[in-house]
Amino acid sequence: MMRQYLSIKAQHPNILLFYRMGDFYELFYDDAKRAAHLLDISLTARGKSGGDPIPMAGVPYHAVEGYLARLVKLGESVAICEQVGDPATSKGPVERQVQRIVTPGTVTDEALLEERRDNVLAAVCQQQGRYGLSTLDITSGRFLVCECDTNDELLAELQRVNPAELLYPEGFSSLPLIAQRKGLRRRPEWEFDTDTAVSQLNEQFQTRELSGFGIADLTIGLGAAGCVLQYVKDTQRTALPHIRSLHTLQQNSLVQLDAATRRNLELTHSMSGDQDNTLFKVMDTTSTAMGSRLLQRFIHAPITHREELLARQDAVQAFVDRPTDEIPESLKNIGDIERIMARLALRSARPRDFSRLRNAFNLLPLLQQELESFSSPLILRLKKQINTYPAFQSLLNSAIVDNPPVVIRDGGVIAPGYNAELDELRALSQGATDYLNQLELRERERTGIATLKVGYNKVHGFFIETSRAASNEVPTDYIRRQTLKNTERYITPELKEHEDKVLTSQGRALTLEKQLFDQLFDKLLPQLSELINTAAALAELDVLYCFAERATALQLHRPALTDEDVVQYENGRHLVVEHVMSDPFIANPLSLDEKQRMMVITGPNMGGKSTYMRQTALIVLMAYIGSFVPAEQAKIGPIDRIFTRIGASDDLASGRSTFMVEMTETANILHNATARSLVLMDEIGRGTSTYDGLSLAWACASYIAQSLNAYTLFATHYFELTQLADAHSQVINVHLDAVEHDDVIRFMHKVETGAANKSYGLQVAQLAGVPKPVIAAAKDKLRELERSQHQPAPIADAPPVSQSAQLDFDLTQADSPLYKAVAEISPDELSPRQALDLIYTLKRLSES
Ligand SMILES: Nc1ncnc2c1ncn2[C@@H]1O[C@H](COP(=O)(O)OP(=O)(O)OP(=O)(O)O)[C@@H](O)[C@H]1O
Repeated sequence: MMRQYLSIKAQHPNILLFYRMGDFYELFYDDAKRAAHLLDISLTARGKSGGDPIPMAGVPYHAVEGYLARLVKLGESVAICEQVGDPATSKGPVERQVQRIVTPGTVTDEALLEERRDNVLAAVCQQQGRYGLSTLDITSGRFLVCECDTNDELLAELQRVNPAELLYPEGFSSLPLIAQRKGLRRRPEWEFDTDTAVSQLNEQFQTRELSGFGIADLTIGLGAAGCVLQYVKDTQRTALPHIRSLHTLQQNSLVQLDAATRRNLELTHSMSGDQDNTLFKVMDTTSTAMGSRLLQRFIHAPITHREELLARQDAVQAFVDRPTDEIPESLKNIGDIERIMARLALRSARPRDFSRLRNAFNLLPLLQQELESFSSPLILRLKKQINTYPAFQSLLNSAIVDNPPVVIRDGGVIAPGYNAELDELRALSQGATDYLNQLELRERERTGIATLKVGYNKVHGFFIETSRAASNEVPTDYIRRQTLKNTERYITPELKEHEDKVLTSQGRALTLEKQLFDQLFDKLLPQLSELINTAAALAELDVLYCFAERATALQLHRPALTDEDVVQYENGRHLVVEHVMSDPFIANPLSLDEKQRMMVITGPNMGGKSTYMRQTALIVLMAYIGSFVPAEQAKIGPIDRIFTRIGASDDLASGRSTFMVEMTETANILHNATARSLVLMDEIGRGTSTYDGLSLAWACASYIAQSLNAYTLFATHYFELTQLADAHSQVINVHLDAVEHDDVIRFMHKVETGAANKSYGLQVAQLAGVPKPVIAAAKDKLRELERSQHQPAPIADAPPVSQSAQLDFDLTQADSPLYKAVAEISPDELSPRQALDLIYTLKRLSES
């Protein structure tokens, strides 16, 4: 047996092998150790090899799906090896074969997939500093390819797609770019060969050339696409008819978002990695999981195509004007047919997939009726694409029982009345008493034996029974089967034939049922393309209806998309902040146009600067996905990219400090922003010393204002930057205010014109619970600094630093007695008495 195991394992060296033994899947050697660690199952041993026990771990076969789901989530792949031979007839170990390979990027089993998340397989390769990237969602057949010119572009794409599994060639020299991703798989170089890829792809799409897809020039990308296709074929081991085409995302048809921006704006994932408190979460009231997945793709791919955006807006408006419960209700009942289509294509659909499909087919005519009354061209186009399928509807209604079991294995799936032969076999296997009653009557008549009975027992099967006395009168075709005390039992050729039929009918019924089930695939598959289009249209309808529902519920307004150079709105809100707050959100306006390109935003910590900036980016993004926006009278001109430099986080994994991350993101903006980009810069320069930071912030802001002319929101604590407005006419100052009363600070969250005059850093620190002695000491220090009129050396081109500028503690002051005393405080270790003493000491020091 171990020999068999090892030879199968040799064909799947890099993935876990689940080897079926009775009611368990067993793993051996390193696989066993790995699985024991990952799944927290016990590691045992079986037999010995070279004197050492062979490590073994196992999972029960009936619970395998749960374990697979956990492994796939961890990025592991598993080959499932089943017993295919008959244990009764095999000599030696039963024949076994790997029957499926489950990998994170190619799973289609419902149990292993997250319902509301795309599951994407990707491959990346590289040539002369450029990258080819291809992605496939096997559960929808969406197959895309693109090429990236820079590392940042590649990172942005990977961040957008977030593949569950990423294939890369053996010699890939930019490993650090992808090293943090889960589900990495190294593949041989030749799998990325462009020529092989082209012929493979042509074979898959049954085309002679790829030019029709508009991708023929993407030679590096095609290499990646070829690898993806090869991998899916290897793992699925079946035809892939739902993968019908390969497209490229025209990068210039999208508003570009780099990886940092996607993260910073918390579009579909928050900084903590989950989906709570994200734009997606607040916006998602879709009725189907496929709609929810499409919404996420929409959010990550804002489009620039004006007509398409206007069409979406018209559709949303139509639903806003005439809301109806029927559309979301129908969609909810139709459910996630996109993934059913993929399982249909892979012939892995389960009985319940068919019953859900039947349900969907039954609901489509109703939905058509609902949509008929709308005049929006997009809704009508979707209506047409959704279509109805009367033939399939009646096929599945007659073929599948109302509540089919999960699997076809034990039958009970095909409905009575669908197939006469199946009905007969089932009747037979269930005893078919009618036939036996008739036979009994017939035989009584034929033999004249009134006491003749037809019976059945498990040991001897069917029999005709007469009394011993009547046994002389039985016809010659009666063959004696059993003699009892007072009775004789016989069998006749006819009854024997019936018996054979009954005994085999159960097995035959099951075989026939499986055949009929298989034929359903054959009947549906020729129209797979249309069915996939139907699913896509339903998902889009779902998203548009969700936009309309959200527009009403969250008071969103239709933005005007214009050719003018503007980003303007009144009463703008940040949906997510508003969503989590219990206090009312203060709406704010914004106006950037060809004359006013940059806002320098000052104001206290916690004043709302970041919120204001992010809300602007989100409003623009929402407008570019066709949604209504949380602002009134929004007017938004052409935007090519959104950049953000927000928040500071160490990227420890890639060995970059906070400041390094900050500067890398800044460099990216300075290189790539154009006059049509929206740039958000939050507190740049904060990660280094005051003078370096201020100089950098000043220089960056000047460069953006002067050379790039991008729409820019620049939040800062360096009040010096407010003087930029004097030097550049397109820069204006705005600020957020706070009022202080008896040392208590209240934030107004209202954007006002002009610069702020105070930072309120100490008050915010107090609010945050910094111990009182420290705050008191800080206040003293502030007064001292202000008194000493401390002036840093002037920065070239920059205005002098004002007294109220945010400053580092000067190191020359670090040895002052007051500073030392504060530095030595361990607040948690102080008793109340010691704390009071300390305050007196600090007070004394401050006066000395
Ligand atoms: N317009 C608003 N209306 C109501 N509350 C708001 C508004 N803007 C911000 N807030 C509240 O203030 C909090 C802080 O906002 P934000 O992070 O934008 O401040 P900030 O000025 O960027 O602060 P810091 O300078 O410390 O980064 C938010 O979490 C939110 O609770």
